[in-house]
Amino acid sequence: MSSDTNYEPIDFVLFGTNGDLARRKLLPSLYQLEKAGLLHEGTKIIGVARQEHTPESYAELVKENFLKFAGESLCDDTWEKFVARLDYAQVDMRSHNDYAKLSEHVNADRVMVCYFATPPSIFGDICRGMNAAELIDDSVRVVLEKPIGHDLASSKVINDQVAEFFEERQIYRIDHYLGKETVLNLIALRFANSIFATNWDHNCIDHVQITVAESVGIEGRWGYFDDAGQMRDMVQNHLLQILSLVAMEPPSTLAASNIRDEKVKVLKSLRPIDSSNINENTVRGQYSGGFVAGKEVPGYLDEPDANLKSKTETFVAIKAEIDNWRWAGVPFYLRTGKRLPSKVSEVVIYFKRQPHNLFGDSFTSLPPNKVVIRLQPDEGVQITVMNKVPGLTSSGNMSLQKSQLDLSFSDEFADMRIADAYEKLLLEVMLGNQALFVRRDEVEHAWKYVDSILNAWKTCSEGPEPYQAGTWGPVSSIGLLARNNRSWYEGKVTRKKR
Ligand SMILES: NC(=O)C1=CN([C@@H]2O[C@H](COP(=O)(O)OP(=O)(O)OC[C@H]3O[C@@H](n4cnc5c(N)ncnc54)[C@H](OP(=O)(O)O)[C@@H]3O)[C@@H](O)[C@H]2O)C=CC1
Ligand SMILES: O=C1O[C@H](COP(=O)(O)O)[C@@H](O)[C@H](O)[C@H]1O
Repeated sequence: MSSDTNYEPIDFVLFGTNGDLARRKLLPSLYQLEKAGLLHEGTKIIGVARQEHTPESYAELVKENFLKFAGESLCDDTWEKFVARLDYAQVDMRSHNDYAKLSEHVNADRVMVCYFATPPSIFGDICRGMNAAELIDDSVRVVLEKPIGHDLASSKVINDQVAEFFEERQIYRIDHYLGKETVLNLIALRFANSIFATNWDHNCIDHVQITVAESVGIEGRWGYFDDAGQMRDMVQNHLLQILSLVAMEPPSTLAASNIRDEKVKVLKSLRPIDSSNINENTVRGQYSGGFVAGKEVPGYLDEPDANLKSKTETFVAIKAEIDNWRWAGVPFYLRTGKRLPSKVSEVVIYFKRQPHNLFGDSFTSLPPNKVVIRLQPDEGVQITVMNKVPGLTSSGNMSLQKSQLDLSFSDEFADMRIADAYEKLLLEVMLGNQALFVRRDEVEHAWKYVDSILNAWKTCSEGPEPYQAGTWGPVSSIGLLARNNRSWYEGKVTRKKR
């Protein structure tokens, strides 16, 4: 057994097992953990939902969904082991008396991991139901999905409901970006390499760009998305988590409390954006019809079930400032949107220009070094450096050229499968390691920052600016950088064949 299965056997209870998230992501990820030999042999998986199922019909449903969503065929040996772990409990999650039925499927002597893959509005009911059935003790861990709440106040209500029954050390708040290999690699890059560790501050860095662009629209989730918008769906969680990892001070160890302490300090240092500075620091947009990857797509207001008057933003750009010693004067530009030209997530670090140009005519001023950390797809790291063009010209008249030092994960780790974020995070919950999960104070400071922007937007007479699907958002997002003589990185990774 590998050390990664060196944990107690677990009763993994999946509330909302018939929902979109469970079917598309969670059950296929558990299967992949099985395939990798990372599920403890004694671990059981108990799906919970309102539908009636026998263990056999539930297993059939899991299989059907796997084949539909996982993009690969089932391996017979793996499936045989996996199916033997599956069990099902029919529970109406709102009815507290119903939870006694769950007791029959779990073993009080084992660690229970309860994944709440349901809308947050029923987290409180699940806790109360479990309590009524005396299913709660010190060893239970609960996994909560994002977004926790709609704003700071509602997130407090949800967190309080859960905190009535569980200690913070038992609560695992998921932000699936924290399970992505390349997001984790930010920690390795920063703290395992002295060339970065010693240059990572306002003395050397001019600004940072974080882009999480999606080519998809709202994927039939109008009800959820129109209520949330891109700010709550993506900025409050994924983008602010990436920003925290890029900006945090070195934690003294990789222990959960040390990493989380450092991340929360960054979130607390974000300079508030409110009605006094909203226009110069934010841009919001909403897509109209257009073409993405050559295919015609409808505008946001033409999506099925759309409310034609919706002012919900599908694009956000923010100039964020971190008021601390390390980052004084270094803006972090954040940008995320639906129906942009391609799916790409990247962090780009722009270093300061050289103070003086020795190379005269080649460049009036030398271009800055850039580190592009490509989170997805084409995961890797690319560094732009200046090089001399070979040739017999006089040394006083050398020509320079920009070149790329290029580390592609797919080349470097060609034989390794990159695991889905949920696989990583599910394993971490089973191991009982909270480092890759979001602590309550992080959620609350992120909401505080985001609420202030959302409230300021409410006072603006204009709504989101339209942008055509398949473009990089409203023109004003270019202006957000251009007024400081900067522009968004729109480089393309062109890899040399090896
Ligand atoms: N889908 C996704 O890609 C993502 C989802 N999330 C979050 O994950 C969670 C689950 O999402 P998703 O799977 O899309 O949600 P769904 O709307 O598909 O709901 C999941 C399950 O919750 C149960 N449920 C819903 N409403 C009620 C209710 N009023 N009473 C009792 N049970 C109810 C249903 O169980 P039953 O089958 O018994 O009806 C349903 O199958 C949400 O918090 C969402 O925000 C986060 C990131 C991505
Ligand atoms: O949490 C969410 O993330 C997805 C994007 O995730 P990715 O792993 O595909 O980059 C987003 O589409 C969705 O709206 C949001 O809820």
